Amino acid sequence: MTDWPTPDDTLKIGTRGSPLALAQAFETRDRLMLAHGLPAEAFEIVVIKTTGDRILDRPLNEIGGKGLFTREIEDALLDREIDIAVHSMKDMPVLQPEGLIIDCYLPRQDARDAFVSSLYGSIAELPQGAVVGSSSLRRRAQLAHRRPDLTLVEFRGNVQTRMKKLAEGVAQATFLAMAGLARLGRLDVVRSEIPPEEMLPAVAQGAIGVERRRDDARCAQLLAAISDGDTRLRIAAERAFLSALDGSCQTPIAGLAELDADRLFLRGELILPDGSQVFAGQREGLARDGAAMGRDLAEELRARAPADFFDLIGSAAKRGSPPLG
Ligand SMILES: NCc1[nH]cc(CCC(=O)O)c1CC(=O)O
Repeated sequence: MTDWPTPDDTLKIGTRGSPLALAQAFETRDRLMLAHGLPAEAFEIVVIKTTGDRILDRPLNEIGGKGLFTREIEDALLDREIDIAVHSMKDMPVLQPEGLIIDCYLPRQDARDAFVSSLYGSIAELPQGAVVGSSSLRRRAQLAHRRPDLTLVEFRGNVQTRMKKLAEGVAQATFLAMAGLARLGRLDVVRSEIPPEEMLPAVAQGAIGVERRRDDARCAQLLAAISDGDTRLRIAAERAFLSALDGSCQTPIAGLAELDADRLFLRGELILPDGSQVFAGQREGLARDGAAMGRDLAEELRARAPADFFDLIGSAAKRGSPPLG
């Protein structure tokens, strides 16, 4: 038992207000309650509206790029309005602001992408020329590489909106992260899980990180009890890979680390935005060397990719593809 938090002096959990963000915040609270024998009343969920939530009518990259969904939450942490913040690690910039740290990860969910369609069971079943909806630069590039015959259309919004668009025939299929669907209790929409060999997931997909002030010893101790070591090792390798290539989440980059006892297997991929080329590689080694493996793999792929790869990404993003996914 700890003497904090209490119903009179609560631990404030900051989060965005989307259904998925709220589910993640409640999962974090439930794990803290269970680990420390605390009542729900000792916690408060504080919903914070971010720039990304506020501006709905412009391409996300036009209004600020990195940190669009996190800046206000991190400011609230630094201003002591909240004690911890819960994030989808996939959407987090690779560097945290001075004074903040993410060193607590909940057990990772399924990292794969889901194939969602009422007509077809998998990518392979899509007929020539079928229309597929996705706004994720990575998924669009990977699909264009595998199936140049398909037509891609922009697709945004929550699960419900996307299912409605599918029902209206705007597209015949779309993709969503298995993890988000699992956490929302919407695995019913999944037609098939896409094997990583077919569509390597985004770095950190399916992982939830908990951020706190670096000097906050009380929160450090509370969070240590719920932190998942395997997830932490996998995310360290994947984010080191991403960070050595590009700090933003606006790039067609994919990466997945998997553990087998103390061995770590890392796969990484750069995809040209039009799908014309993929640069893929892997590393294997001791799990504790994951970050070095990530950097090493990044250097290999950087050397193999065309010199203007990162310029190509920049122009693809400016044409209006939003960064998430
Ligand atoms: N791109 C937005 C986003 N950020 C995190 C998830 C899903 C959950 C996760 O990866 O942890 C999603 C939705 C999706 O890609 O389907």
